[in-house]
Amino acid sequence: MQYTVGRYLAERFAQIGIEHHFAVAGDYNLILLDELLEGGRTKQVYCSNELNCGFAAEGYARARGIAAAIVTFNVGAFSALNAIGGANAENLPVILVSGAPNTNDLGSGRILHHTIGTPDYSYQLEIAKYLTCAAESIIDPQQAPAQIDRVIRMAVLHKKPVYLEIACNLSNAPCAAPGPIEGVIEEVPTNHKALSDAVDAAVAFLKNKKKPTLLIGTRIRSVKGEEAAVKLSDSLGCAVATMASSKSYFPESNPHYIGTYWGEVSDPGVQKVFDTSDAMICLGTVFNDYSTSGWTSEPYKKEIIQVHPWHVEVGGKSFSGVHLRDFVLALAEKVTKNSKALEEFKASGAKRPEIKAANPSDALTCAELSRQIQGMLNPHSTLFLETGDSWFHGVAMTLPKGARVESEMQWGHIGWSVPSVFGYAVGAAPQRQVIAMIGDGSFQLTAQEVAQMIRNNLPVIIFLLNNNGYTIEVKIHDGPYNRIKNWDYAGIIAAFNAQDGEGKGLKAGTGKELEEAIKIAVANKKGPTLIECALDSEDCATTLVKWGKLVAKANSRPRKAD
Ligand SMILES: Cc1ncc(Cn2nnc(CCOP(=O)(O)OP(=O)(O)O)c2C)c(N)n1
Ligand SMILES: [Mg+2]
Repeated sequence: MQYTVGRYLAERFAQIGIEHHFAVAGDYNLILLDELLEGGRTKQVYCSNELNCGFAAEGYARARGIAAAIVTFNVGAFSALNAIGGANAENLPVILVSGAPNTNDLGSGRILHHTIGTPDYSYQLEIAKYLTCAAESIIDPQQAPAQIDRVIRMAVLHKKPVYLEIACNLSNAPCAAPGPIEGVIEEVPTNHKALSDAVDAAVAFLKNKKKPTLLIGTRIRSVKGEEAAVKLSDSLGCAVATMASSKSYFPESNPHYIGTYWGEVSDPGVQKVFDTSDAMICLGTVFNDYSTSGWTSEPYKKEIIQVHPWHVEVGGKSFSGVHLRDFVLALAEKVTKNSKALEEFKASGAKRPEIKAANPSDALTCAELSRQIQGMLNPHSTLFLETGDSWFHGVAMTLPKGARVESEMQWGHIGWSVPSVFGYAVGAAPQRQVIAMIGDGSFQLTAQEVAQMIRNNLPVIIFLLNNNGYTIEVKIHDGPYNRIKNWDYAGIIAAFNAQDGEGKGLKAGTGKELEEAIKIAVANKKGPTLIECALDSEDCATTLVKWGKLVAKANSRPRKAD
């Protein structure tokens, strides 16, 4: 078979597990879309706009490990690049492919549509370089295979997004056939000298320490470090906590798990154990203003062991070329048990507050909503938490073994969850039960992708928290800008269904109505069910109120005098 640039790309997509790629058509990418389709190796899934296309790919990458989005030049790509920034922030390898001007126009001085009206079309590639770990412009079909392989390799190795733009007259241009994918995706092995020195340094650091603890961060997921973390906790016997953003990255049913470490809004008893630990081992952690609750807990200022995806810092030394998983497993072989921190936590009797069932006919509250959602979680559930009060309710839930939580706390783009849930469900449903908690403000940014869930018969369950505005912002700093136009959120589903959709839009104003709605939602296997939950605008998590004050204080620090 004669390969073309587009078919080469299709083959590589299939070889790295991209069974579905996401797309929005544009005249710069139509031939490319044809080539990807004719290759027959990867299915094309369409989105309502390019921002949602980028986030759908990000969601697919959460389910399948890698993803691709195909957009048109400038007007498509610049929307998608916001989602690519999010994929970068969340360590998700998404391949963004943009159609681009015909090679005959390069250097011609001609002005093209979908540009800012200058004859220099290179600015998109330059901007993409800032948001990705590799970016290539294909203007010669002979170079295309090497360029495509290079960006794929970078995405796989670094677990970060990459960018390709393909001149619109080259997508069906002949090029070489693809060689074995192994040569593209083979991992770089850990350096054994660096590994053994790093482990020795860690063992020396832990010697005579009184209360070692283990903190799990988001970056262990992209380097498949979760099982190794469980092994290390078994060997150490110490207390283990996740961060708000890494909830579910360590099994909450594990006997060493004590809850969420989130500065002053940590789970009961957790902050004391971790802030008094003299030997925190931090696996893949990211300490930012949100995850430290406005810099109210700064563990990195103490002597700790920081284990990043590809390097370790311990005892004042930095060891590069050490894979997180290899280091954690090697350390697990050498540590001695020290369960002091865990015993101290157990002795405190601290635990997450139990949510009591409300009177079924009472007005629905966030607490009752959380209680009922927690009650439906099972080992196959994936719960998406959108930026907002949803974070705080979701993080406070206790998960059954196997249940997963997806959030976007580093990038924090409201509206991310609707398209990301769509992409995740394309990659994981019906094996995974996909549930989302989404605030009304966030939903208004990207609601269209519910129509794509209907189009693809995806059984997603959306809890729409209608509290009449931007509550998380209200708790940080209030003003008229936090009020929004109310929608008939449940009613929208009928509009998205048009004649043949299987989506369902339900309203719940009491605990009883919510119970009934959940039964209907769980039974609806042919499409999404949105349950619009009527909540009082003052009803929110107490942790959000506290966290909001701390973040507001951090935001309003006065400028340091010269
Ligand atoms: C793209 C983007 N634009 C603005 C913001 C700032 N922001 N963060 N959270 C919000 C409000 C979220 O409101 P909701 O989704 O209704 O959430 P809750 O009311 O807190 O449940 C805003 C406006 C943001 N995080 N992302
Ligand atoms: Mg809201």
